[in-house]
Parts: sequence; structure tokens; C-alpha cells
Amino acid sequence: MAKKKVGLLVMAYGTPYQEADIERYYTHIRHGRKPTQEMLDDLTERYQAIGGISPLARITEEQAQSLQARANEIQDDVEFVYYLGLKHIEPFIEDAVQQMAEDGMKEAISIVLAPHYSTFSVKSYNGRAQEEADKHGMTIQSVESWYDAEGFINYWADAITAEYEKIENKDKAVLVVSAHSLPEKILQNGDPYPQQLERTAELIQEKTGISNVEIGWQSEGNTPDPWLGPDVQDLTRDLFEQKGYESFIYAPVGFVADHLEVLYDNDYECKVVCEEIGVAYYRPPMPNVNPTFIDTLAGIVVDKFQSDGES
Ligand SMILES: CC1=C(CCC(=O)O)c2cc3nc(cc4[nH]c(cc5[nH]c(cc1n2)c(C)c5CCC(=O)O)c(CCC(=O)O)c4C)C(CCC(=O)O)=C3C
Ligand SMILES: [Fe+2]
Repeated sequence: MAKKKVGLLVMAYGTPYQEADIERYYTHIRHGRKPTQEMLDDLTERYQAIGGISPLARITEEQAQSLQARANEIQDDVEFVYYLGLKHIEPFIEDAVQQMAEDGMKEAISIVLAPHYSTFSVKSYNGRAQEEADKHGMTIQSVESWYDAEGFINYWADAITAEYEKIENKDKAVLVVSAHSLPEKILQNGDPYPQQLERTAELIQEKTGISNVEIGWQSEGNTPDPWLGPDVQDLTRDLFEQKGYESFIYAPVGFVADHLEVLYDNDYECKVVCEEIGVAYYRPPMPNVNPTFIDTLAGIVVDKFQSDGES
């Protein structure tokens, strides 16, 4: 008998596919408000600085494909079929859910390719998926966060250790663990996002044994609100002045792929600060489709599916 098919909704941020997409993508991020020409030029220049366009579209697709393959390798009960649902560009989350329904899926499991839960990020992905699923009478079980998953921590611990070993004077080295900043107002409703980042950092510290570890926030948006800090660039200067560190390892653990926020905000902006103050810059590779990482996500998806019990 053919195995039952279960939808595997893989959700991610999305990125422009070509330069001509930047304006509508940015407008979507801004909830329908067009960016000014200056803002648009600024974003276009940042994409140009990383090679014209982001590698994120390709990597997200590869992550979803390998996640499907691994999830089908580690269990034999059902066949997971992946659907990509993006937050800010097509295929949108709603498109993916609708497609699942048209393909006859009755149930699905969803995961967001971002480790930390926030009302601003994961909650909105899951809410959009759920709302669309309701329209089609589909059930979606959503993985909420995986910032403390053992294989995820192991991935970063190994990648960071490989950089750390290159450094001679380890007393003068610091690890900066970061995620995307969010408006400070998330704190008023007890959002778990900052605690989850702290926990990721703590687990990485336990695993690597690195003594100097700091939390930073990066890539904050262009809005009048106050954002969570310290920003990684300011933090770099402060740590240099106050502690005299000579080597900085940046681990942007709130992201899972090579994209603008890492290739520009870390590899260009943080590096510029490091060069200015004369310290060494290190940034371990992103998870992308690393087998340990994909295996971890597959395990989480399968566990969630099995624990919620098929009827
Ligand atoms: C929490 C979070 C994550 C991590 C969790 C998750 O992955 O969901 C994330 C990831 C990403 N963010 C990305 C891109 C952008 N985010 C922006 C703006 C914003 N992000 C926000 C939040 C987040 N963003 C917020 C609150 C804004 C301000 C909106 C406003 O203005 O009210 C802008 C506008 C310009 C700018 O501010 O830089 C861009 C271009 C890319 C793709 C990069 C590529 O294309 O390679 C990725 C993976
Ligand atoms: Fe963003």
C-alpha cells in the first residue's frame, strides 16, 4: 500500500530573485508601505555588495529538499512532501498551504527556518499558515522553536571551535553570539526571543568551553522605534576598549543560511569595525545544508509529527 502523504511546510523569510524584485519585496516587509528612493537605493547597494543578489533563494530551496529527503529516510510510516512558504515573496506561505490542499493533503507539519521564537517572526509565520489551513479544513502542526536542539548546538560548537583553534592568544579572544534585532516593544508582552538567544549562547559556551562569550543584536531595521541592543558593531568597539580583545568570532546563530544579513552585516560591517580597531575577524560557516544541521531539523519534524500522534 502506498504510504500516506503528509505535507512538510518549510517556511522562510524569502529574498528578491532579481534586482527588479527588490522594491516589491521591501514594500511587503514594510507592510505595504513603499520605501523611499533613498531606502531602496541603500538596499539595492547592499545586495550589489554581496554579488548583486542574495544566495538565499537557492539555499532555502536546497534546505527544504534535503529536509524532505532526510525526514523520509529516518522514518517509514509516511511520505513527507515539502512545500516552500515564504514570508515576503512568492511562493507565499498562503500559496504553499493552498497548494497542499489542492494536492489533497489533509495534514501537514510546519517548521520555520529560524531557531528562535518571537511574536514578530515565528508566531506570524505560524499564524498565516494556520489561517490558510483553516480555510481548507487542513490540520497543520507547527514546530515552534529549536534554539536548544542538540544537533543545532553541535553544529555551531564544531564550526566555532574550528575558528577558535586558529587563534593563538585565547585569553584575548571573544565569541559574539547574535540574532536579528527586534523592536524593544516585544519585551512588554514577555516575548521569549531574548531568553532563547541567551540559552543558545549558554549551550554553545558549555560545549566549546570558550570563556569569553557575549550576546549581540544585529541588522536592526530602519524605523523610529528603539531596537534590542547592543548592536554587534557597537559591542565590538566597547569590548575592544573595555577588555582589549584582539580576536572576534561572530556566530550569527539567529540565521541559518548565507544571506544579506550575514554576508553584509557581519562580513562587511563588522569586519570594517574590526579593521578600524586592528583586531582579527572570524565568522564560522552558516549551517546551510550541513548534514548534521539538516538531520537535526528532520529529527525535530519527525518527533513532532509522531508525538502529536497520527490517528
Ligand atoms: C526576526 C527577523 C529575522 C530572522 C528570523 C527569520 O528569518 O524570520 C529576519 C531575517 C531576514 N531579514 C532579511 C531581509 C530584510 N529584513 C528587513 C527588515 C526587517 N527584518 C525584521 C526581522 C527579521 N528579519 C524586521 C523587524 C525588519 C524591519 C521591518 C520594518 O521596516 O518595519 C529588510 C528591510 C531593509 C532593512 O531593514 O535592512 C530586509 C531586506 C532576510 C533576507 C536576506 C537576503 O535577502 O539575503 C532574512 C533572512
Ligand atoms: Fe529581516
